[in-house]
Amino acid sequence: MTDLLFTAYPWIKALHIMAVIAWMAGLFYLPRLFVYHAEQVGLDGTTHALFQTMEMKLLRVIMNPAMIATWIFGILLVGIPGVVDWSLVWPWTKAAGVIAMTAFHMWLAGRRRGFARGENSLTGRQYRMMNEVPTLLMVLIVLSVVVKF
Ligand code: HEM
Repeated sequence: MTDLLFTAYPWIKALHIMAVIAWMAGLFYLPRLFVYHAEQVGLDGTTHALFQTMEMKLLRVIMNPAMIATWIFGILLVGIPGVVDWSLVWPWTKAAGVIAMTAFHMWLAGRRRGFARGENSLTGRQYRMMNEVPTLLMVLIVLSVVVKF
């Protein structure tokens, strides 16, 4: 089993990075849709229905599967002997970053359900600010896993 994982290591890492790219694309784009939904579209009418569909499809078709795939391939990488040395700092900063990224994903899913019910309490400016969260977490995660401090 361990031999198989060693052979599969570059393939698993490639799949992990592909899943990360798809997940991040959604994490950057969904808050932008919320900015326009909050500022320009409002909570009724045909454009509201269109935005709701776009938000739902982005989350269900791209972001949820990409997040699950990122976790599965990431945990497989953790399971390969020698890949993670828990006595170093980077695995802990990376773990904190990915847990925060997952919490951000869940928060976005909650906002989407709110819009779908015709409810929204945040302004476009607040969504713009929240849009910076995945960028900051991405910097932390990528520095952790590449620089390996
Ligand atoms: C969701 C849970 C995640 C887990 C369990 C996880 C775990 C891992 C592990 C163990 C590695 C292998 C490190 C190595 O080969 O030295 C890795 C590689 C990588 N991860 Fe993650 N990861 C996760 C999410 C993410 C996220 C959200 C990002 C980006 C925002 C990311 C970006 C990367 C990159 C770029 C690499 C390749 C680094 C390199 O080979 O130099 N990962 N991940």
